[in-house]
Amino acid sequence: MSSILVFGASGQLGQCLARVAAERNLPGLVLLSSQQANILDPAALRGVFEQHRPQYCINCAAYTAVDRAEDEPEQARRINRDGAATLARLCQEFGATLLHVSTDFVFAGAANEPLQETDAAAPIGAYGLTKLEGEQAVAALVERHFIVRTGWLYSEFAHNFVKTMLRLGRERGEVRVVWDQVGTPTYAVDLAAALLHIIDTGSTAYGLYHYSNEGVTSWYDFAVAIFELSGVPARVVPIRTAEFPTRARRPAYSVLDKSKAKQQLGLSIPHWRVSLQQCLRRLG
Ligand SMILES: NC(=O)C1=CN([C@@H]2O[C@H](COP(=O)(O)OP(=O)(O)OC[C@H]3O[C@@H](n4cnc5c(N)ncnc54)[C@H](OP(=O)(O)O)[C@@H]3O)[C@@H](O)[C@H]2O)C=CC1
Ligand SMILES: Cc1cn([C@H]2C[C@H](O)[C@@H](COP(=O)(O)OP(=O)(O)O[C@H]3O[C@@H](C)C(=O)[C@@H](O)[C@H]3O)O2)c(=O)[nH]c1=O
Repeated sequence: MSSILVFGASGQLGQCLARVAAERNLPGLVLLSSQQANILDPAALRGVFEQHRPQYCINCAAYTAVDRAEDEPEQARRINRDGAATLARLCQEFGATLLHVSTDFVFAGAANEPLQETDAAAPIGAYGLTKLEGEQAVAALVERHFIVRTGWLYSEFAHNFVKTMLRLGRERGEVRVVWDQVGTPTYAVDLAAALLHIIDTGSTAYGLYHYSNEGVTSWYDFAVAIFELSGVPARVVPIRTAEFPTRARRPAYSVLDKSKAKQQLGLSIPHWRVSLQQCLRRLG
């Protein structure tokens, strides 16, 4: 496999990429934490490109604190837009292909059928807005790019909804979870495998793609499945979003249509319950 740089490698998706690559004995993956490669430092990044001369870069670096982004949108913008732009410029200059990860939160949530890549984005929060700006920068600055929008990422690594539910369920025996936000969870290990598949197949079908697991659910039903499949005896109380006030608004509906990724990239995508079961087994 070619030389691949992973930025933001100590985050959730970065750790999943490392795991999948190790399991498959894939050589050539260079994992760079924010300390090793700060995407806000163009001079240092240039040094990284000169040292490694990558064929591919995967951008997992992001500002992902959805609520906090409302209070510090400029910091979110620096990382999600300006950092992505710096990476994109360097990829263009060094002839590398950029795989950039984005989010279902670029959508407003008013749709009632699965969202396609051609549907209009209209973010309702600072995180989603700065991620959309990042997508636009990548698309404008590097010809060879794959922008992969995903949603509701979880895994055995870092912070995520599955781990939060298991902790709260064990501590309290009861959780209250919104049932009026609908989407599809994505096992970050599946997304990591999909990104490596794009590289492995040498695809040149550049552009924007949607990727989540298959199926549709609400956060409430997801929580119910987490406890059912893990055997943790916790009760889940369905509540409305209005009963769970948060700093940022979230889209009420953000189901992604994956037809394009399946057709053009040849991806086969597991159902969210199957992948959840796999993650819970690994969590033990
Ligand atoms: N988590 C989710 O539910 C979803 C995530 N996404 C997208 O998927 C991608 C991966 O998300 P995920 O792995 O969950 O996020 P994490 O928050 O787990 O990881 C993000 C990583 O980015 C790093 N980072 C932050 N700032 C910089 C910087 N200036 N330079 C280099 N690295 C930096 C962080 O490093 P450090 O910790 O050292 O600051 C962290 O390791 C992101 O683009 C995100 O927007 C999309 C949909 C859902
Ligand atoms: C912890 C908790 C959350 N919730 C709700 C709040 C929210 O609407 C939903 C999910 O909450 P979280 O804070 O775990 O996740 P959140 O930060 O909203 O997750 C988002 O992260 C960003 C990075 C993305 O890109 C999105 O795709 C999405 O995954 O569940 C409850 O109803 N009860 C609870 O006890």
